[in-house]
Amino acid sequence: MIVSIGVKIWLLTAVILLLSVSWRLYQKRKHYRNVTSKLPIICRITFIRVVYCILDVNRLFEAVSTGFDVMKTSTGCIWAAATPYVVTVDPEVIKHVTTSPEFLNKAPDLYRHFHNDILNGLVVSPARKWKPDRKAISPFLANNNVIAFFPAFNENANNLKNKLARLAGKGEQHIFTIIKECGLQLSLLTIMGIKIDEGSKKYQEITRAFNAFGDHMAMDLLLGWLGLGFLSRTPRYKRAIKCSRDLVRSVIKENLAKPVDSEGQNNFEKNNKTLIELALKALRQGVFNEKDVEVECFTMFAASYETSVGAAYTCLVLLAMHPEIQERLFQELQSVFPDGITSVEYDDLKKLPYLDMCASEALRLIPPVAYIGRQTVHDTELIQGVILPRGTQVLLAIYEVHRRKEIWGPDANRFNPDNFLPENVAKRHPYSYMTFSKGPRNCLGFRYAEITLRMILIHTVRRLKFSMTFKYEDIVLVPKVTLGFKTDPPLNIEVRSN
Ligand code: HEM
Repeated sequence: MIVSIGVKIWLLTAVILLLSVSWRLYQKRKHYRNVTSKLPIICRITFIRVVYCILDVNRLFEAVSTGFDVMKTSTGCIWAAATPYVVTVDPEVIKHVTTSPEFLNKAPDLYRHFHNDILNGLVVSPARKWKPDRKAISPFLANNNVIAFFPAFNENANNLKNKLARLAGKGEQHIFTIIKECGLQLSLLTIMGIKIDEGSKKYQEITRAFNAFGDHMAMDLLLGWLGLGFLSRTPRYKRAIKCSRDLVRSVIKENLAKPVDSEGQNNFEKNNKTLIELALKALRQGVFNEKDVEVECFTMFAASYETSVGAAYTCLVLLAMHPEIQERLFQELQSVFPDGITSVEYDDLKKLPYLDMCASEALRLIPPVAYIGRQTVHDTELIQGVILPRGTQVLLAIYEVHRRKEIWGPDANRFNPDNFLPENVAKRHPYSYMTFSKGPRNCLGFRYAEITLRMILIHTVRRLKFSMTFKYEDIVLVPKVTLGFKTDPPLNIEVRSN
């Protein structure tokens, strides 16, 4: 009798659960009916397939790309488990989404890895908070401030070149770790204003911590789709958080203890401003609280570090795979720097159009941020006749846009810097190249990123020659925190005689 009551309770609970899930599903479908009935469904991903896609995200990219072709559309819907996402590769729709105030919020599902109490700064701030925060931080990445960082950029790129030169003649070598180490040093310097001795124990701890942090973000993002994000909070991750937090907090404390100068500010008359100085200024003005300062420092690391080091590695790999293009770039660098390089000045960058073309082309084919996600602030029209209800998540499929044949021609998948010849750029819709996004919520650090990337390419390609046996056709990309290679191909390095 007792058992049968127990069974009845279980059955009743199961039925109630089933009914409540079905009801919620029904409500969700009803809520989005206007969208899902008007836009073609380009891909359906059941819950089981979500698990499968997490293991092989390339297939998901393929499915989305094929979906656009099969449905002959450039804007459609993806059903992932019980949620519809609007997805587009139409530059005109992308322009609308990135420039309209109705889409200023970020799509929560795409940025799960930022939604914790460490990284929920500018990248994911809701529109209301985002505006004053971006204003407070933007002087850090303004043109004059970035230019003032030139000596640091030069030193960093030169240091990387020297480290790579030491691998010359040793056969194919894995260089990504070296690029990451140099990238971390630069971030620590410009964001936090600190330099840590490379050989020190502290340096090793911090490098380990930031790598663990990156791994955690990647795992959190993937597992989060299954509601299992908590599994990524491993002891290694907790140690990493403690180490990075201790560092950031000690720098904040140190800066706060410094005397405030006559204008009630701290060190702002220096040539350049680190992020932490600006964040502390915002703290004094009441725009930030202490927690905001910490969060914005971590957010800036997260936004800048993986993207920049990934971009530098991608460019070097693609140049190594295309020796004729690398040679042409070398010729350009040699003509501007005939006697080698001691230091690169801002004006030098303007003399290197082929360098710009190579960098843009590499970031077209392998954009570090493959998808951007926005969420509607109110009910709003996306395209004529399609009203998106408040809260709809819209995905801008940057990786797909960058490879559409109708935009880039039949050779869209080929590495061809000529795609960025001025006459070819002029023929395309300006929103068909979206590596740094566009509109008011674009990449705040795009100048910093573009300059640091060019610095690395100038210093390294002028002095070193890269090659590899790994073929371009064999590249498999996987979205980790940013889009990257499934296995990082090693490069062969030679030192050039002139
Ligand atoms: C090649 C390197 C980089 C790429 C490809 C890149 C790309 C992007 C993209 C696509 C966005 C928009 C994301 C979205 O709308 O969801 C973004 C946002 C952002 N990026 Fe970058 N980024 C790079 C480097 C950097 C660097 C070096 C910094 C800082 C030093 C930085 C700081 C930011 C910030 C703060 C945001 C958020 C802006 C906001 O929401 O107002 N990024 N980045």
